[in-house]
Amino acid sequence: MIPARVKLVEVGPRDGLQNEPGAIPTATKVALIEALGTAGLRVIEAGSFVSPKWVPQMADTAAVLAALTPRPGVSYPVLVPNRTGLDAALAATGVEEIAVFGAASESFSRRNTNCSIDEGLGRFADVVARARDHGLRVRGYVSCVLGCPYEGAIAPAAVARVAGALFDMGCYEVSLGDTIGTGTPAAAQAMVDVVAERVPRDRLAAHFHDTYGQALANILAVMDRGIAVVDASVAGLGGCPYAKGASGNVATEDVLYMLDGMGIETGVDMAALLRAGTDVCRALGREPASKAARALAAAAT
Ligand SMILES: CC(C)(COP(=O)([O-])OP(=O)([O-])OC[C@H]1O[C@@H](n2cnc3c(N)ncnc32)[C@H](O)[C@@H]1OP(=O)([O-])[O-])[C@@H](O)C(=O)NCCC(=O)NCCSC(=O)C[C@@](C)(O)CC(=O)[O-]
Repeated sequence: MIPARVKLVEVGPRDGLQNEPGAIPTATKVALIEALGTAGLRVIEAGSFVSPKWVPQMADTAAVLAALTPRPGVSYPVLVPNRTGLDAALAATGVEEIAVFGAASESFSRRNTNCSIDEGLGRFADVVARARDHGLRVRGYVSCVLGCPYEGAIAPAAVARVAGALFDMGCYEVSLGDTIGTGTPAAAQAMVDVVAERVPRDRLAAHFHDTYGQALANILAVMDRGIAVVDASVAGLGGCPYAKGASGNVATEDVLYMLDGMGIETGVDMAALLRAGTDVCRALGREPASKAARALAAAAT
């Protein structure tokens, strides 16, 4: 049954910007995060404490957090791959939530984090336990749940194994990443049904990229399987540095347009979201990838 309310997790300031080639000023990132908070988003991924040699764009995450005026009731999670990242997150201003990120594909795990799936899970067990000891909430990601750029098809059982391990070690929610956007609705439903044998559906999130134009269809398909948390990136910003050709996450505006049209509550205001997207796109010198944003802008002129 389609849920009456969906939690939108905004990943634009992290997933959306991490792949940008030119250095984006810290102030631009802060303005984006604050504009997204104004739009009513209650979870806004603010950056990542990963190696700056691997992902230089996120090197100023501590500065972003220090400059941010946090809104009450808004969570600003940051990605953490290991103990070094956790120490940096704990030393930063105001971190209350982190996210660890594994993969269902061995090759992607090695390209993204320089370790095998199981080595990664071993690191995360330590990171999650320490983070929780410090009172942090921890979210988990699984990449390549519907296909891998290096291995092709991925078995749903492999996704369930990693998602289950993350859930068992204390992740309150596990986000299922169609990193390269190759999934289609029936495959997405079948994958969720298998994963749901290990992790309750109300602890799963959909994190779908729109590379093949399937993201909205896939989101609706998994909502029908009880998923009520959807990750999205304002203006459809993004890609993945370790998944060549991957386009951005599904655009938050496109998801919101669909959910608003279906009368599904999100607490997010379209006009304010459009402003956030327009402003960051202007700063980056590009058009929003969101079809809804473009159409609404055209209709307003
Ligand atoms: C995991 C590592 C660090 C392993 O990288 P490594 O090179 O194996 O790490 P290492 O432990 O051997 O350390 C090497 C150097 O990195 C430093 N280092 C080590 N860790 C850190 C840290 N946390 N922060 C800052 N510095 C760090 C460490 O101090 C050392 O510095 P040196 O002595 O050479 O000067 C690296 O592979 C990495 O940072 N990977 C992150 C890649 C990434 O951020 N990818 C994008 C996010 S995932 C994603 O987008 C998918 C998702 C979540 O959106 C879902 C989906 O769509 O599928």
